[in-house]
Amino acid sequence: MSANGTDAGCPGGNVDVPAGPQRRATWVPEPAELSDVELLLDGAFPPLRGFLTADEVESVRTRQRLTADVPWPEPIVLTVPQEIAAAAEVELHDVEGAPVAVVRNDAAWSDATGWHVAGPVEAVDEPTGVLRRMRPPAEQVRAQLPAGPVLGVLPESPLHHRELAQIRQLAAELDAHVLLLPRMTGPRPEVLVQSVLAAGPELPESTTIVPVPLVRRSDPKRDALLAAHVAAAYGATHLIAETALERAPIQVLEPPEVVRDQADRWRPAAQVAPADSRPGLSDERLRELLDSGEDLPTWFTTPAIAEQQRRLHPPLAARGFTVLFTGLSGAGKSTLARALRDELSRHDHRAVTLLDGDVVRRTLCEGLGFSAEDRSRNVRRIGYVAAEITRHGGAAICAPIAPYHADRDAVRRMVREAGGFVLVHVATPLGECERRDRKGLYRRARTGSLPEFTGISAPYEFPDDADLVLDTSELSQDEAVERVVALLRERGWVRSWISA
Ligand SMILES: Nc1ncnc2c1ncn2[C@@H]1O[C@H](COP(=O)(O)OS(=O)(=O)O)[C@@H](OP(=O)(O)O)[C@H]1O
Ligand SMILES: Nc1ncnc2c1ncn2[C@@H]1O[C@H](COP(=O)(O)OP(=O)(O)O)[C@@H](O)[C@H]1O
Repeated sequence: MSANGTDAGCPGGNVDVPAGPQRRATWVPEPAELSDVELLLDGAFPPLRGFLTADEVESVRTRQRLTADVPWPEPIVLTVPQEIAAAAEVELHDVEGAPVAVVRNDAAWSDATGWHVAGPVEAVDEPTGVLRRMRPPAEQVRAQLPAGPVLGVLPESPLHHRELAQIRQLAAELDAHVLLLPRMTGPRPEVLVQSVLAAGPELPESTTIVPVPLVRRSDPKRDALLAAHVAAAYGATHLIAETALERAPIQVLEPPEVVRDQADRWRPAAQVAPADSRPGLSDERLRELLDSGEDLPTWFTTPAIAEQQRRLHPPLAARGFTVLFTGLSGAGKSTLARALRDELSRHDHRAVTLLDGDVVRRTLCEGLGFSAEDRSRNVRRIGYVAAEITRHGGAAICAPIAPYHADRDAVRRMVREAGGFVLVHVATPLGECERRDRKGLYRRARTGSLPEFTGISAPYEFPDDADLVLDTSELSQDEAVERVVALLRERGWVRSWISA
């Protein structure tokens, strides 16, 4: 079963009622929660064996300790709907519907963020997941490490010459084995792991690499502390981290300062006279080089690592983008969307897809009406398709009314994971839209024969986060399209533009 739900009737919503042992619900957690499930199953969160109870969470939040007085930095919780929280056991499935684990739901609880199941987690099958074969349980990794100091590193982005020199220097100082635990976060975790593997020739011979699905926590200190606990679980005795940490379970070391010398080698800062050091690459310059597709300097990284870095961050010209026009009926969204499609089709190399309201409502969103829920579904489905088009390097131009901020925001989030996103508010005043009334809809809305009409009897939430605002009562069609194109050029999405 891939859908979320219970298979033993409706629980009635009261988790205080003891649930029968036969009661098992199924649930597909958020990807970040599934990552925590994997870490629990792998023994990477000791002493935790499952999701925390309300008391444990309170204790962690107030004292950074579990109730048994063991230090623990971050609540590990699973949020579910109330009816799922009422089940005695919850079978957790991945997004493809494959069962991953079962939570024995001993003590469900709720707070302002929703309902949570609490109890030990057990695997139901052979573990699956990205790069699973590279990820033995923590205990096994620990057992195979050599005796002596172990320097843990949990990179979230590719390691280049500078970071590699820092690792080598600290490992040499400590005479330590290196334990690299790349954090499998971001849209392409497998590529990050490959970038770390590509650094192999630059790493000390005594290095172990085990990817961990540890997603980033919002608080940087707690995130770093949790990383230290995970590193300790896999056998690290020391950890390199930018953040200074108190109460870490292992010794935390700041990355040592290394500089690039005149011969383009990265060396300890103390060994290079200031006049002999050369500047490195700022994060901003690195992004510019990646966006433009230019080569990364060989003093910055190796060709093999650069190749993986470029896969993580392809040039803008090779990535897709979405333009979402929003505005009242008659504002000019379809007219501008069509004109933009024609411009892009003539001048840009990407395949262009127009997701216009009318066509979408006859196909992808057939059967949906104009209630708030249906509009929300309509806009989010458009967003899903636009994100897929974007992911595959195309240009998607969408022109729904999209009256709700939350839905536009959801589209933005989906698309941003895949490429560029531009929100264009076609802000033609209601009076002008009504004067145009090409389809006679405003007249019908005013007389009441067309209910729930945007701007008249249904809301339009004006965006305060638009990248561009165009009033077509003041701008000609050509001027309006030119402004969109100018913005796409400014952002680097569209490069060559031969004027017509
Ligand atoms: N009640 C009501 N409210 C608004 N619009 C209505 C309604 N009923 C039909 N229409 C016609 O449907 C078009 C809007 O559909 P969208 O998919 O763009 O709307 S939404 O984003 O889901 O709100 C819209 O097209 P445009 O004029 O191109 O915007 C209308 O022609
Ligand atoms: N500067 C302009 N830009 C876009 N449309 C304009 C402009 N001036 C007048 N119009 C007219 O306004 C109407 C807008 O309709 P449409 O593009 O279907 O709007 P929407 O898709 O927002 O409902 C069209 O008839 C179009 O010719």
